[in-house]
Amino acid sequence: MSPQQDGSAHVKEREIAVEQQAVDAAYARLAQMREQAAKRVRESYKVAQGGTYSALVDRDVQVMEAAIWERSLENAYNELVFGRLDLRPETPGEELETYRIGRLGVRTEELEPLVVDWRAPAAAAFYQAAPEDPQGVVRRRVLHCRGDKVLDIEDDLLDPDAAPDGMPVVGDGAFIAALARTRTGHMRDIVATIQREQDVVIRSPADVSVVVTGGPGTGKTAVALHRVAWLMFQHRRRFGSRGVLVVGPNRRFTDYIERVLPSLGEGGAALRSLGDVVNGAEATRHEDAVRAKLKGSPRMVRILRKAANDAPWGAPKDVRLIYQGTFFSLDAPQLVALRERMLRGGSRRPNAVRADVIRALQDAAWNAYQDAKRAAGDASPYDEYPDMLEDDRRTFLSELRSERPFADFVTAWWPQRTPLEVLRSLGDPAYLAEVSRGVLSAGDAAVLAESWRAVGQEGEPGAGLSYSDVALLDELDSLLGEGPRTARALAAANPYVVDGVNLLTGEETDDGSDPESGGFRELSTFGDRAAQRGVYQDEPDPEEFGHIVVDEAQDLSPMQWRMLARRGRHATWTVVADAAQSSWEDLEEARRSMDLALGTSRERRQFELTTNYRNPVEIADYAATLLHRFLPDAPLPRAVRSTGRPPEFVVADEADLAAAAGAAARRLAGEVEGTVGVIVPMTRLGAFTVPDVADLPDRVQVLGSLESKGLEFDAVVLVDPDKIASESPMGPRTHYVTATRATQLLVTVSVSVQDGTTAGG
Ligand SMILES: Nc1ncnc2c1ncn2[C@@H]1O[C@H](COP(=O)(O)OP(=O)(O)OP(=O)(O)O)[C@@H](O)[C@H]1O
Repeated sequence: MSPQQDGSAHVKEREIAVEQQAVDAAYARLAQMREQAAKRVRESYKVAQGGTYSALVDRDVQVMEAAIWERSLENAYNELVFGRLDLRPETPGEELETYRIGRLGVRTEELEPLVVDWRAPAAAAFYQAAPEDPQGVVRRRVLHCRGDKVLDIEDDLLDPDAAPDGMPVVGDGAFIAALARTRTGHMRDIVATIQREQDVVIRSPADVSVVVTGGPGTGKTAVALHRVAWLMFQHRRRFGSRGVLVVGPNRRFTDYIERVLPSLGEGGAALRSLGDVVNGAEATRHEDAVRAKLKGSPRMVRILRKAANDAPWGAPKDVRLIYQGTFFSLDAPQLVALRERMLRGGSRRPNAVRADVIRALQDAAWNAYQDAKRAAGDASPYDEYPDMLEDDRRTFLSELRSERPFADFVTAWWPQRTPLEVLRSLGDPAYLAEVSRGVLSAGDAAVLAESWRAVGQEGEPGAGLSYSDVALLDELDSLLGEGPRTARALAAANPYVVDGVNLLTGEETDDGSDPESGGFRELSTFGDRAAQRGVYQDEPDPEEFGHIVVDEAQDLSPMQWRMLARRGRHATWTVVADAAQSSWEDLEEARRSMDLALGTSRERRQFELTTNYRNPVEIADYAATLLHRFLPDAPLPRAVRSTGRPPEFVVADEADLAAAAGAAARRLAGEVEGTVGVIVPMTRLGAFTVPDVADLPDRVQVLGSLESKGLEFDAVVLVDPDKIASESPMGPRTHYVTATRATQLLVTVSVSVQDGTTAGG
């Protein structure tokens, strides 16, 4: 008997039992490994009893490594094994070689492999083998498990000629079933079903940057995250500890994808939205299209540079002083020249050179004082007694430093400024008009000033920052440079300082320490704290990363690209984008900005993903009609599932819009098991409440059109699609994005126009 597709329940049950045995053995071994790991963590704490610096560092490293290992064993617990490869034997006539593939490598105590880690080279064939290129694989089997139970299996016979007689081949579309499964509101990993074109991207060499394009639902995000897991596994030293930054468009999106990397055993990458990439800043709102375009433009650099380098608005332009009865002054042209000299070359930063500036001002004041005395005919005796010159000068300078008018002038004319202070100062319309002359029109300047005037008006100084503002703050941070760091800031950067106490020296580094404790409060280091949390998320980000992932990259403004470029000067990149989904108007400018960020020193590889795993054909076909309105020849990814349910189009009066959306959401929630997204135009978002669904807070989410980027729901209610398409120049593209969010059902609710019809969904 030759191998054959065998659908009989009996054969399938028997094969599931075989797999269950292997899975049980793997779990038994995993339990042992977890025990050993817990013991290792306990033992690591015993290192460094001596309390010397190097012993403490050793301990820190060991505790951290042991804890990370323990955590990854825990993460692997769910669906540890998901695949099997039967390979051609090396010597013809011998038995097939069999490997199980899983989330983690598991070996017996004798080091026999029970499970091969999916990222190991030996597992590559699981994803890459195809009938036209079997790579030694005779049969590939996908195990569909829940926890440690095997529920289903699906086989692919890749090399029938090499299959032994009677080899069972079972399956009835577990992959397609996996695509149709209920969405929970959090993205899941796809480790068991990564497809060949995706795997090629994931396993691209670590030294190349990859740019992945493809339509909605082609797995761009999934692929980028699996690439991170692969890089961190293959190059743990280089990328393991906070070496990778993953950036998504907004916080809703980062919340959506945050579980994928931990489920793959990698909790150590920094996951940030464009609104919180910058340490200490947090965006709370999106800009409208007009402001987003202005604030994202590279023209902003000129304005910000001028604001950073010029004296603050309203600062005195000259200063008049008196010393020992002699009046003297530093006049405006002199001060302008001094400022230019101090910042010469463009590479010197105002905060960084402030100490030099104060010295230069003192010298200038001394010279002005001398000139004033000479002008008053008060001949100095220095030609006769040159030693007096230095003495007098010293006395002059020390008294000048404590002179109130001089100190006030320095503080006003060249203050140490934070990026936020400078940004907020641009909220003064007259000042912004001044610094943006020749760059912005008066009207545009007024629009921007108004938005910055609102920053910090309610609550914290940084309250009300937009996603676009965060990139500007970062630009200002780099333009202003860093001033001398305070002891407190230095302490904050030192991992051995806990609650103001340096654990190595016992020194108290700030007044936040606990007087009761008398020195060492607790012997806990960075490693301990990271181990307790299992992740490092609360530590400040490093200044630069070894690898940066940019998701939804088509939406990045040039200013946002500059912000990321500063964090990846020596990095490799994974950039995923779909130009058709872009809300940034000037695609050519965005591409140039990306090129600048990625640099030319690394090889760059381009990939196109072509299969839509999210939408059923019914929704994909409808979305295609929207896409072809603005890009008639754009290629479309191939959808692989069908639900038999085309989108529904509902029309409602303006007054009944929310009620109609609520009714649709309620109905869809009854039809699908998972999530329902109610997507509304950004301009309606603030005031829009959906009746009828308050009792389903975990399942029904209301969100703005731009916020829906990258997300997906089992069912979607698209509210007022005409408005979504018309509320910004890139509205038709946003409309297309919103129409591609559903994995099963889509209902559009349009506003009826006067004759009772609508422009259509
Ligand atoms: N190989 C695969 N096996 C199973 N599911 C997959 C596979 N590839 C992608 N998916 C699923 O398809 C859906 C879409 O994937 P993803 O969000 O990564 O697409 P995308 O290209 O980033 O989409 P968009 O451009 O719309 O944001 C997700 O639910 C993902 O888990």
